[in-house]
Amino acid sequence: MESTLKEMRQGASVLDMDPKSTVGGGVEDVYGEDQATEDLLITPWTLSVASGYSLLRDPQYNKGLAFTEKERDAHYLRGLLPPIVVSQQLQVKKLMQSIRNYEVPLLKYIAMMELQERNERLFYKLLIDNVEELLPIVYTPTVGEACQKYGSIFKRPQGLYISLKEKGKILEVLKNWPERSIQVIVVTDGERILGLGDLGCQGMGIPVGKLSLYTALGGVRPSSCLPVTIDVGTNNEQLLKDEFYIGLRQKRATGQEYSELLHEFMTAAKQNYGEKVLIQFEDFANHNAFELLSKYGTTHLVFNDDIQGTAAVVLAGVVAALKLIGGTLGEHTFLFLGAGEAGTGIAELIALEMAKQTKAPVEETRKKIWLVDSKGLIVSSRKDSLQHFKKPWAHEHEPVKDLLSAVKVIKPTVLIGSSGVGKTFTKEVIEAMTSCNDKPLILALSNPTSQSECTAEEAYTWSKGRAIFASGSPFDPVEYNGKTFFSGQSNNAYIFPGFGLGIVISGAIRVHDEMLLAASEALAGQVTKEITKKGLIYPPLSSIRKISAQIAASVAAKAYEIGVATRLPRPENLVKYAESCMYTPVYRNYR
Ligand SMILES: NC(=O)C1=CN([C@@H]2O[C@H](COP(=O)(O)OP(=O)(O)OC[C@H]3O[C@@H](n4cnc5c(N)ncnc54)[C@H](OP(=O)(O)O)[C@@H]3O)[C@@H](O)[C@H]2O)C=CC1
Ligand SMILES: CC(=O)C(=O)O
Ligand SMILES: [Mg+2]
Repeated sequence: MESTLKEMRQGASVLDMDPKSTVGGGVEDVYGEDQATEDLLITPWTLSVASGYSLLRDPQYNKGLAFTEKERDAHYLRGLLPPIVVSQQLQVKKLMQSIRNYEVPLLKYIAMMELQERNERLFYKLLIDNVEELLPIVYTPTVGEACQKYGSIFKRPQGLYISLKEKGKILEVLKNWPERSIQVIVVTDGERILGLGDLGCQGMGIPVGKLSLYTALGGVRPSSCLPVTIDVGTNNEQLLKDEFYIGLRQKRATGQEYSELLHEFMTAAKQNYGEKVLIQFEDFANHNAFELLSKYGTTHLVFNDDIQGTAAVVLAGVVAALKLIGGTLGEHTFLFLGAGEAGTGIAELIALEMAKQTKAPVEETRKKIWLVDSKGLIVSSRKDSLQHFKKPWAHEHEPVKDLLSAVKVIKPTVLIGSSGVGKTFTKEVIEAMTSCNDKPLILALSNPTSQSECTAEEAYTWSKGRAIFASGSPFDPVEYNGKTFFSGQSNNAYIFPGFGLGIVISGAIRVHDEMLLAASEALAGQVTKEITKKGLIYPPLSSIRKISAQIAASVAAKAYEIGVATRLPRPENLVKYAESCMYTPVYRNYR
């Protein structure tokens, strides 16, 4: 007690940290032993935080008007707040009202970012309680516009910027970050931000947004998450000329200079946070993404969301869609527009799952999958000029120059857009899909909405209501012929939060394809008959935390099974364990 008072006189408050309490404390107890132990001052349940004015300015601990009378007395807050005390629920109601008053999505985004910087728990409470409404704001499509305008809307840095200027000093830079027990890093170099191209340093909006989802959707606590942007310059002329651009004003470094900086980062991250830190690569251009994944896949715990996360979510959607379109996975024929990270990543996981189901070699199952890139159908006669990740898809066929011709000759049952180019599923393409299928499965994955291969309305109208449709960015329900069509969101946001949680709770040290298949299967398993009856192939995002716990449990179970899990003993009920580990944004009590 004496030392409590001493700390308080020194300007510290004491936060209730009863490890038996499930309200908001659970995740700290499970995840943050190191941090928590270092911060413990008196008893195992207390943690020192700022008090008075500083407490109100500390987003991790600030509760605004929700500080109780007792807390206001104990923590030198009297007079610093208006007299009223309100509940967190009322704060949520008020903020949702004010966010809804903004018509422009970017203003809603800015309001959410300001909230995150002011009162972190309230930000997550808002996001979790209103996930379907707010996901399009903090994530695609609005995050894309936010990145494009990041230089102008930028107020406070929300992650770590590592530029060529920091070469040789990256370990020191990591130590400047206020949190020490980091469990998930999302890193980008900004070269392929959604389908918007090279946004350089302004790509920071993506790691920040993805990590907000790690917490809101997957329950990984915010202080364990680190957004990183590696700035090696940009080839975006417009940004280079923009006086408000926040990144290095130079062309992108490539070759040795690029790989040395990346290598220094990868080494420093492992040295500083240990081998169990999950490093998620996000929105790198494909000429670096595949190489980074294979280079660090055997030495670090790495995951490429665009290649692997997307693959798992699309496979799950396709498997769920079989209830609507019929047949087994192996009986279907797939055609992709776009043969980059997303396209070839998805294609490979589908081929692996087909091979698993049919016991055929993967070289055989790949033959059911065709890809079109900017030069036409990928066929063996083009093999020499093909990038390595396209080569497995170069089947024997005469050249086909465009998507429409490819649909006509291949007659796919499933059409997947992963080109980053909007409006490429034309009326003719959708009609061709409809003429060879009773229920064509059409996935327009490209983000943000402006880059979607087609809209939901186009898919339903042009297919005369027969398409089963999902897209990377959300679309409103569509009225067609007196019927309402609901389309789902085929986005890796369904996978990476639960996948990451599964890694963290099992202490997995490597990512294996089997873990991706387990995640995908767990997601598909959440798609009930009630859901598919509505024409949907994904479960509602409103139940995403429950879904994430299921995915986490399956990923963890697989990690234990294949021997890459290090957290022992293995919890018996992994779903319950995953749920108990999830961060909840309910305010904690200060005494
Ligand atoms: N829904 C989701 O969860 C996800 C969506 N995405 C989205 O997918 C899109 C692509 O991402 P990613 O795969 O990483 O990008 P890549 O740059 O790796 O791949 C793009 C591919 O599209 C091809 N392409 C480009 N323009 C055309 C065109 N006009 N006609 C035919 N093919 C074309 C490219 O051809 P070439 O090789 O010849 O240049 C390349 O093969 C982005 O919009 C991204 O936002 C990505 C990840 C997840
Ligand atoms: C969703 C995502 O990761 C992308 O569009 O890049
Ligand atoms: Mg991405």
